[in-house]
Amino acid sequence: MTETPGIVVTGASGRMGQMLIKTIQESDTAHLVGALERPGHDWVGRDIGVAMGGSEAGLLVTDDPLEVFAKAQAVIDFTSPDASVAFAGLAAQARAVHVIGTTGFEDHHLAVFKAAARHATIVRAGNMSLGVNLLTQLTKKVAAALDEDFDIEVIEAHHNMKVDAPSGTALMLGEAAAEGRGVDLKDVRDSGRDGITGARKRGDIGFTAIRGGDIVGEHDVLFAAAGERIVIRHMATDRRVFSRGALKAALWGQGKAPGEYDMLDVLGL
Ligand SMILES: NC(=O)C1=CN([C@@H]2O[C@H](COP(=O)(O)OP(=O)(O)OC[C@H]3O[C@@H](n4cnc5c(N)ncnc54)[C@H](O)[C@@H]3O)[C@@H](O)[C@H]2O)C=CC1
Ligand SMILES: O=C(O)C1=N[C@H](C(=O)O)C[C@H](O)C1
Repeated sequence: MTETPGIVVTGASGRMGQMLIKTIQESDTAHLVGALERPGHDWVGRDIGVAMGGSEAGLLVTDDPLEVFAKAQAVIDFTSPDASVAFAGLAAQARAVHVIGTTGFEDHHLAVFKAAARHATIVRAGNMSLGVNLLTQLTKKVAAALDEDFDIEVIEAHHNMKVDAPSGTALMLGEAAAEGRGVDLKDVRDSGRDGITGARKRGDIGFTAIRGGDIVGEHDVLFAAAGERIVIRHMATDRRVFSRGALKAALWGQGKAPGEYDMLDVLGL
């Protein structure tokens, strides 16, 4: 019998790390070969099943990426921008597909992924759910159909522990709207209004970030004109939509040529 691909989950104790581990353990298409946490984390050295509050899984959490990546066919990584950049080189060395869900990247981080993807298979997306990726396509279509009489605003809401804004998803939606309009988001992005901002500039794409409680992730794309408004909305109520998407990406990436892919490639959208 052929063995299923072995997966390492980085950031194992995190909100997404734990959801990913459950999703892999429940799956019959992949198996968990490693759970990684940052050095000094109190889960390092503990059994992952017990640390998650369940029964023994027979796998100890490690802080040594080299050792676990060597056993893996894929690394699923929802951590921090600097950690994901470090893992890109190590996953490439291990010839493991690197699925990156982390958000909050700056241009210098993205340049590292671009370079790594010359030799490695990377699947990266600010949102791994089917619903959001479909929403990006709808956003692009609606933006292409409407002119600048319609002001575009992306409004997102997340839990109070989220550290980056606008969310990775909001930026994906903003990029899709800009693409539909045939402009570069860098030229029209308007984030973080505060104080006497002046009237809204025609053609800008605005971003608003709400943070509170345990909101999993909600995104609206608003097209507002004189006399009418269109709102396209996605609401995630369960992190499984992200972990299932990430696992799908890890499996899809097996045997793919080196390159930087996204969830539109994985989902065929
Ligand atoms: N693309 C998507 O579909 C989604 C992306 N995210 C993104 O995933 C990231 C993580 O989100 P959460 O799980 O909510 O955060 P979290 O803070 O609960 O978890 C992050 C984990 O990464 C660990 N970590 C940090 N540096 C590390 C290192 N060098 N080595 C190993 N582990 C390390 C932390 O100790 C922590 O346990 C964020 O950037 C978030 O925006 C979250 C949900 C869905
Ligand atoms: O941090 C989160 O929680 C989420 N992050 C992603 C983002 O930045 O868009 C995806 C999802 O909305 C949850």
